[in-house]
Order: sequence, then structure tokens, then C-alpha cells
Amino acid sequence: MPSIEDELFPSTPGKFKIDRSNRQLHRCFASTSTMFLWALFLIALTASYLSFQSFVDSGSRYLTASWGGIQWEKQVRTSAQIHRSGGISVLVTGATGFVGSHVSLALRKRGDGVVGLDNFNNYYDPSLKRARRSLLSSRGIFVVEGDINDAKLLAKLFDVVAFTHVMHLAAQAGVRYALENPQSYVHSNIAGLVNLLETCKAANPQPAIVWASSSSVYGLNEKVPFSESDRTDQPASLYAATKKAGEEITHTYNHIYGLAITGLRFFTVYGPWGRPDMAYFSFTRNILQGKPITIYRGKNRVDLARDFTYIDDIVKGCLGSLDSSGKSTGSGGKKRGAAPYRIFNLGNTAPVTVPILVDILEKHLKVKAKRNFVEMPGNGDVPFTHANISSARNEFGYKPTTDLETGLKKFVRWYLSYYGYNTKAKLVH
Ligand SMILES: O=C(O)[C@H]1O[C@H](OP(=O)(O)OP(=O)(O)OC[C@H]2O[C@@H](n3ccc(=O)[nH]c3=O)[C@H](O)[C@@H]2O)[C@H](O)[C@@H](O)[C@@H]1O
Repeated sequence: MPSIEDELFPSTPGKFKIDRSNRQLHRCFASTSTMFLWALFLIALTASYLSFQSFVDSGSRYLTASWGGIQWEKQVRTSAQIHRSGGISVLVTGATGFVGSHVSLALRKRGDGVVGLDNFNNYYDPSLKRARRSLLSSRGIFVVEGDINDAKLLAKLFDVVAFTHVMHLAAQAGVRYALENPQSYVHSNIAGLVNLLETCKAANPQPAIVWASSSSVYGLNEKVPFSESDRTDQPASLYAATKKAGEEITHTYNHIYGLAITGLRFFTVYGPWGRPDMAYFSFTRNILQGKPITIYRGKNRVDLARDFTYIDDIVKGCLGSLDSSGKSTGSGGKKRGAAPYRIFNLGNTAPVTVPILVDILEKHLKVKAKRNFVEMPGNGDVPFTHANISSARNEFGYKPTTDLETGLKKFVRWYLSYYGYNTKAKLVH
């Protein structure tokens, strides 16, 4: 590919007609033409710089289309206001996501300040995210539309509000989608995370950060139940690898800049307002529509199992982590002392096989599933997960209380109501 210089200075100068009969004139013409060429070059350079600038501007306008301005700042400030003594002010990324919306509502309910951030991407139906936003907005939570990769936006948010905490839940989720769109995992889970940490490190005061890692970091680990000290260097999917990378990256920022950081390894979270890409959700949709569902099986027809964890238990774990996070020690990019670095499993400690999950759904839906068993493809899945939660219990009293039967009953009730199967049921959180 020709460089920009190649294009401005063609390699065929013979095209410029020079009068060779008069050396003086030639020299003069040559120097004039050189000057002329330089002038042309400078003009072209300036023009291309200006057009590049306008491209950057229009690009950032695109990124920042929905933020900025006095009114916007007022909304951010109001939403961040704390309404209880000893409360915290939290920036929740991924606020219209499944876990993000629940955590935002719970924080708000107890009187904390909450500002949401979400890019409303279309990994799954954005109308569900918009509905969650309406719910948040009805409780006085403002959600900024923007991406964690937008450094200007993040800096602006910290300019407007001195957040005490960041609850970082924005991510490219899903284990199997990484085969289809690997770059989206790098974009959100690596580049976006670093961008957020850069903003937090530079903030004055620095916030404490709690963020979503994943049970998938245990990968091919066979020791059960999974403890935080078990090996996590055998990821089975790119998704897991990016979450594991996130744990290493956050450690670095804790070490160099004194950011207080807590990583939470969530175990297959489910519940009302959940994620349509997850098995319990898509199974429900297919069962109700009379379509078959695909159930993966491991080698020798062994059923896969997950430590399915109900959303309300996860929310308690998130709030417990925020409350016990400790403080960042640095300011303006300078570390002043050691800050806590923690990682916790947030699971249910009671793995259930996928066919049993389907049994429970059938019971609550009162419809038989059309089961199609398939040998687990090499798509990033792991055979089972099982959390040891003693660290979280010791540190902040984490204690899951909802079993899969009860949790799925609540999910099904929400699903039928939200999608209009049962118009009598009220649409409540
Ligand atoms: O806890 C975690 O670490 C992860 O939990 C889920 O990942 P996963 O456990 O794979 O959850 P589902 O996609 O709901 O799958 C649950 C089980 O159903 C199985 N499954 C899934 C889809 C399907 O069509 N058929 C099927 O049998 C999967 O193999 C798996 O065993 C989330 O999607 C991840 O974002 C999260 O990080």
C-alpha cells in the first residue's frame, strides 16, 4: 500500500515538465518547483490533518452523542447523590445488563448514589436493556449511554462526581459467542477494562473497584469444589481467558497505583430480567414456542452441571464486596501505600445438571420440552462448576439462600409476565 508520502510525491517526477535549455532558469525553476511542491505538500498535509481532525471530532461526537452539557451534568450529579449516612456513590458500568440493573436498584434502594453507564450493544435484544433502563430511571437512576473505551467520557464522569466506588459489570459475556466474535471480548474485557482502570488510577480521590470475573477462569480444573487458590491457568474459552487476563491486569493496577480491587467469580447467574443468551432463558423461550432444545452432554454421556446462582444472592455478594472493599491509597496516579486486592467465588455450592434444570423448567412452565441431546462440541464449555464460597462468607458473610427450584419459579413468573403470556401478573422487580 502506498504511504501518504508516496501519494504526495509520485515516484515519476518526469511528469513535471522542466525547461532544460536554461540551466539558470532550470535551477531557479527547480528550486521554485521544489518550493511549490513543498507548499503543496504542506497544504495537503494541513488539509489532511484538518479532515482527520474533523473525522476524529465526528467520531467522538458519535461516541459522545448522548452525553455532555449542563443538563446532562445535573442528571449525573443528582443520580450520584447519597441519601443515607455512611452511603457510597457508585459508578455502575453495564448498568442495564442483567446483574448491573439488579445491583443498581439494590444500591439505590438502600440510599446510595448510583450512576449507570452502558453502551446498549446488540449482543442480545437491546429492547430488554431499554426496559431495564426504564425501571432504573423510575427509581431515579440515570444511565449514561456510552462505552467504557471512551476515555473522555470516563474522565468527564469523574470530573462531575467523586465516585467512592466503581462496580464494573460491563463486559462481553457468554462462553460460546467467543468463537463467533473473538474481537468483542478483547475490546470490552481487556481494552475497556484497561481504559477504566486508567481513569480510576488518575482520579483524585481514587475509587475502590469491584468487578465481575467469572467461574469460567477455573477452566479445566478438576479439583472440587473450586477454591480461589486453585489453578486458573487452563482456560477453555477465549471468554475465560479474557476474564483471567482481567484478574492479572487488575492486580497490576492494584500493585502500581494502590487501587483497592475486588474481583468476583460469578457462577452461572440466573433470574428475572436475565440474559436471553443463557441456557435457562433460551430453553424457556423454546419450550413455550414448542421448539426443540439442545442439551449438551460430556464424554460417555455424562451430564453437564453448573452451580447455578440466583441473582438476589449475587446482588448481596456485590453489595457485601462494595461495603468491605477497603480504600484505594493513591491519588492522581501516585500510589501512597498498599491497598486490598481480593478475589471471591460467588456461587451457590449446589451444582445441578442441565437435564434437571430442564425438568424444573417443565414443571414451572407446565409444558414438556423437546429434548435433543448432543455431545458437547469443543466450543469452550466446561463439564461442571462448583464453588467453594468460604472466603466470601468469612470476609462479608456471603450466604446464598435460593435453590434452583425456587429461583427458576421466580424467573418463570417474570418471563410469562414480561413476554405477555400471563397478562394478569404484574410487571414488578
Ligand atoms: O458463571 C460463569 O462463569 C458463566 O456462566 C454463564 O456461562 P454458562 O455456565 O456456560 O451458562 P449457560 O450458557 O447458561 O449454560 C449453562 C449450561 O447449559 C449448557 N447448554 C447451553 C446452551 C445450550 O443450548 N445447551 C446446553 O446444554 C451449557 O453447556 C452449560 O453446561 C454465562 O453465560 C457466562 O457469562 C458466565 O461467565
